This record gives sequence, C-alpha cells and structure tokens, in this order.
Amino acid sequence: MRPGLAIIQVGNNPSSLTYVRKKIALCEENEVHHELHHFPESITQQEIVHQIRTLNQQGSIDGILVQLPLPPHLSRLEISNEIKPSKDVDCLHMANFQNLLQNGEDNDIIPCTPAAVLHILDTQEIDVRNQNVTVIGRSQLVGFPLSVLLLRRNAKVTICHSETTVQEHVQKADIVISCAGHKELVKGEWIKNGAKVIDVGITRIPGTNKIVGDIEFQKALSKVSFITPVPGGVGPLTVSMLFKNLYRVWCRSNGLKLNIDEQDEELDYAQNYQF
Ligand SMILES: Nc1nc(=O)c2c([nH]1)NC[C@@H]1CN(c3ccc(C(=O)N[C@@H](CCC(=O)O)C(=O)O)cc3)C=[N+]21
Repeated sequence: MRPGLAIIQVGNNPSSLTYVRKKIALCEENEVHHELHHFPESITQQEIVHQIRTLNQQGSIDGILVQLPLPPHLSRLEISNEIKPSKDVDCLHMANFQNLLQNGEDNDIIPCTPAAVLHILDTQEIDVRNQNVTVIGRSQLVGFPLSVLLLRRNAKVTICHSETTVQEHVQKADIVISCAGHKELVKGEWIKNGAKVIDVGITRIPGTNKIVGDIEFQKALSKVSFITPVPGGVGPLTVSMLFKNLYRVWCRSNGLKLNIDEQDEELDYAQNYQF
C-alpha cells in the first residue's frame, strides 16, 4: 500500500497556504496518498481532536501533520498530544519529543527543519564539534530541538531569543543558524570572517510574494565561507525531510526494514535546492 499523509490546516495563513500547496505537490509527484483537512478559523478544539482521532484509526494514513501555527484559541499542546505517536511525522507529540531529547539523532523521527539543517551540515561536511554555534530562536519545532541535537554533536551552543542581544553572540560564532523569522535581523557586518551561516528564517514581504531570510544576505556574502539563501535554502529541504519521516513511519507500520539507500534515493527526487 502507498504511504498516506494527512494534513490538517486551520484558517488561511498565507504562508501555511504556500507550504501546504508545496507538500501536496510533492505528494502528487511521488504518488503519495494524501488528504487535506482544511478547516475554517472558527473550528473548535473538540472538532480538531475528533478529526485527529479518526485519522489515528485510519489504515490508509501513515503520517499526520498539523500545520502550524494554529489560531490562538486552539491548544497546540493538547492537539499535538492527540496524534498517535507512530503517525507523528513532525515529532510534536510529547512522547516523541521526549524520545528525541533522550536519543538524539538515533531517534526514529527528527523534526523536519532540524533534520534539514543537519542534512546541510553533513553534505557540506561542516563539523560542529567544539565550534561556537549560535542558534537564534528557541521554538519547539525548530530552535530548541536543533540546539539539543547540535549539543549532542559536541558543539558549543549558544541559544539567542527575544530577550537576548544577538550581535555579540553572532560576532563570536563559527557557525550561525538563524531561526527567528525576523527580516534581516542579523547584520552582515556582525558575522566573523570565514563563518558558516544557515538561514532558516522566512519572512513574507507584505503585498508581494517575495520572502527574505533572517540574514542580510548580500552584506554577509563577503564575510562567510558558506551561506544558505532564502528562498531556495532550508525551506525546500524541510519538505523533503517530511517525506523522509513519512517513509520511515510507513516502513514501520508495514513491518518493513528501513532501507537507507532507498530512502536517500527517495530524497533525491525532492531535492530541488542548490547552493
Ligand atoms: N507542523 C508543521 N510542520 C512543518 O514542517 C512546518 C509547519 N508546521 N509550519 C511552518 C513551517 C515552515 N515550513 C516550510 C516549508 C516549506 C518551505 C519552502 O518550501 N520554502 C521555499 C519557498 C516558499 C515560498 O515561496 O514561500 C523556500 O524557502 O525557498 C519553507 C518552510 C514547514 N513548516
């Protein structure tokens, strides 16, 4: 049976509309069974929970993804914990998140964006061991788990957030990973010569369909030895990682042994990024 992905989307956040469209396009390209459950902003907590419980029971669905952010009247925590852990392709469920903290990269599922960043570090042969790595942002889906994974790779991790001054921590960083979603928060002149920079942030410019990252890209170019662009950097790779996770949970639910080579081939399909 084909892998099946269910996406739950609430409201019409313009970014979510774009991301969901991309995920569905990739499902179609790769012949992945998919269902989009798109609800109006007014949906109640109970209705979402009911939908998740139905999907938890549904044999044709291997992975369930709740597109974030959710409107403020819904409890993300409670909703996340309704997802059957074996179908949780984003590592949102408390039990999966706890396992991630315990097992690091040996965990079954690594959330998609941190997995994309680790993939970039690996393919670019960037060794974080004993390096000053400054992570900007501490979200549950990105900054926080990523920082833990880097720590387990023996990086010296500094986590910046809304209550931190960023400049001094960027200045000392060998590697900067910015996941804030604040347009050009990191000034090119702050970056150490030869540093490596991964830009995870995405900000939409109102009234256009343009997006920009957290880093002053043009100014950073003369300083860095490596930088990922926005668009065309971490974003598309995040979607590839979703499919990697879906493939994993599908193998597990069908009692198949995971074939990593095959998995990497699957991933090649989806890789439309270029640095
Ligand atoms: N439960 C959940 N899981 C997620 O994985 C998740 C989420 N919620 N909420 C939002 C973030 C963000 N995210 C992206 C997906 C694709 C691009 C992507 O394809 N970006 C393109 C262009 C996109 C555009 O044109 O807007 C690029 O950067 O080049 C970016 C970001 C997944 N997220």
